[in-house]
Amino acid sequence: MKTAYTADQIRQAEQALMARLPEGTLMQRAASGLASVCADLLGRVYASRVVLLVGSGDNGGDALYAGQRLARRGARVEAVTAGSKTHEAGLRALLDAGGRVLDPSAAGAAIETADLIIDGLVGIGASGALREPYAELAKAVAAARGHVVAVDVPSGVDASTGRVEGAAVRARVTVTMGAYKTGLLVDPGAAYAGRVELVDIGLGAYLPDPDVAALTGADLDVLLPRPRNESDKYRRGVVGVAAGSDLFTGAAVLAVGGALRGGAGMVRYAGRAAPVAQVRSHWPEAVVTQLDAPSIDRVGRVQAWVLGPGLGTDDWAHELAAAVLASDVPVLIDADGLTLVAKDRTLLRRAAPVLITPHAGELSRLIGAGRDAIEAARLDHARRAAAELGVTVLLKGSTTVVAEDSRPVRVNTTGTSWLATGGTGDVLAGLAGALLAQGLSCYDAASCAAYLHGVAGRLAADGAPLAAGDVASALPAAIRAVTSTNS
Ligand SMILES: NC(=O)C1=CN([C@@H]2O[C@H](COP(=O)(O)OP(=O)(O)OC[C@H]3O[C@@H](n4cnc5c(N)ncnc54)[C@H](OP(=O)(O)O)[C@@H]3O)[C@@H](O)[C@H]2O)[C@@H](O)CC1
Ligand SMILES: Nc1ncnc2c1ncn2[C@@H]1O[C@H](COP(=O)(O)OP(=O)(O)O)[C@@H](O)[C@H]1O
Ligand SMILES: [K+]
Repeated sequence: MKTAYTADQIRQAEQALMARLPEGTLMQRAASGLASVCADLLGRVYASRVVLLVGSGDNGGDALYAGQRLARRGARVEAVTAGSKTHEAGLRALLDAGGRVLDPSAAGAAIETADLIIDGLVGIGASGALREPYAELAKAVAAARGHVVAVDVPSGVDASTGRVEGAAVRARVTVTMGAYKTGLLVDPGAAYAGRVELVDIGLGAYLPDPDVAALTGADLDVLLPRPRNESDKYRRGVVGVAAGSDLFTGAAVLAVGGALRGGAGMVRYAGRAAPVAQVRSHWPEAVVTQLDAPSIDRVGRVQAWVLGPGLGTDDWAHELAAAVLASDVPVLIDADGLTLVAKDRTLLRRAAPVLITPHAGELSRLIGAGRDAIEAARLDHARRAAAELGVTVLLKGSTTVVAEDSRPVRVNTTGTSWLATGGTGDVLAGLAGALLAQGLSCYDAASCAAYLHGVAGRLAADGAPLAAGDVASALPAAIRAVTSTNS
């Protein structure tokens, strides 16, 4: 599990650790790790041209001491000082090693042509949008031809939330100190961070419970259910899919596809005539019930339901949603199911668990917040929705996040923007439903599904456009990639 922390959490841990160490130790550890990542990127340090962007705080101090180390190895290091003050000892160290301070008027040209730019403008001490001249420097970095390395967090990205309010440095690599910051894992911040390298400065023992967590392949290997000798199709879990309509038949096909590839023992599909015909012809493996009334009485027992993709929002769909939600098993609600719930909250009054899988637009209808506001602050809104609605929330988008009351938000780091194409959400719903049917909690099913969906998206795309069906087809390879045994 990769864990991440807010700026306040990091600061408190740092203070506890600093109290036990000689002054300056942590900054030297940070600068040493930073310089070594920079040297690797440069390949040949001697005679390389390095520009340091130095703010008024300790983030600038890290950059100056790393600059000192590179200057000692023969790099030509120039510092652009942006603040009203500069870390004094760090600046002296740089100058003693042969570095120099650049006149601000020369900063733009130097940034553009340097082999490496180190962004030490602001770190966890920043508040609000970058002020001038910081913002201007961050914009100038966009024209840089060399490597851009951010110290701790890219300046302009809020370390605690990933929010970006104005100009921000777009880094190729972010070298972060002691522990991941939440803003490095959640968009829009994550998109500015590039590859994140963690430098161990000894903070581990002082860190509290994390603010957010991201599953790794090893976690999936532990969490994903596997069939055992005594397994049969019923014991492995049966998932019901209530999706599709005369207008949207494809959503039913894709959701069933995701469910079939998600490891359930059996998939039961229930719907109207047109999607039934499509599901039958695409998936002979599914057990299909054509509904002549909006009821699940004839469908047979399931361990979890997927409700909503392409279902429509008419009275018939509402009645079917009510019937599914009246069952005593976990229900995943997606797409049109969410529109129905937004109109009629009483549908959510049930004892068994509910997992909702909205994108920002769907969540905005559920909690009355603007779509843009949700995208800018995904964590806050997912947390709020989980608390207000009393459900587990998987908020889809460029960074998918999973929130449940009183638990660290799980953020997914495997996604790819190739997934931004119609129907991939239906596959995700089917997959997560299959994991619920196999006994995973909403929290684990949602976060494992997001992980596998992202990996499958990458495998299916492989640098070229994908169709949603390809994601379902790539799910077995994604599962194989994270599970070490096939038993
Ligand atoms: N603590 C430790 O043990 C270790 C810490 N380490 C490092 O220290 C970093 C934290 O250092 P920090 O606390 O000095 O804050 P930091 O991020 O450099 O900048 C804060 C200053 O910036 C300014 N400023 C604020 N907002 C602004 C804005 N919007 N636009 C423009 N300016 C703005 C404001 O100054 P002002 O100009 O307002 O006087 C404020 O004082 C951390 O990220 C890591 O890199 C590592 O060495 C490991 C050990
Ligand atoms: N920019 C992006 N980067 C990564 N994943 C994305 C991006 N945009 C969308 N996705 C993913 O693609 C899927 C789209 O789902 P959804 O919006 O429900 O579409 P549909 O309803 O057409 O299936 C979600 O899993 C979402 O997280
Ligand atoms: K920075």
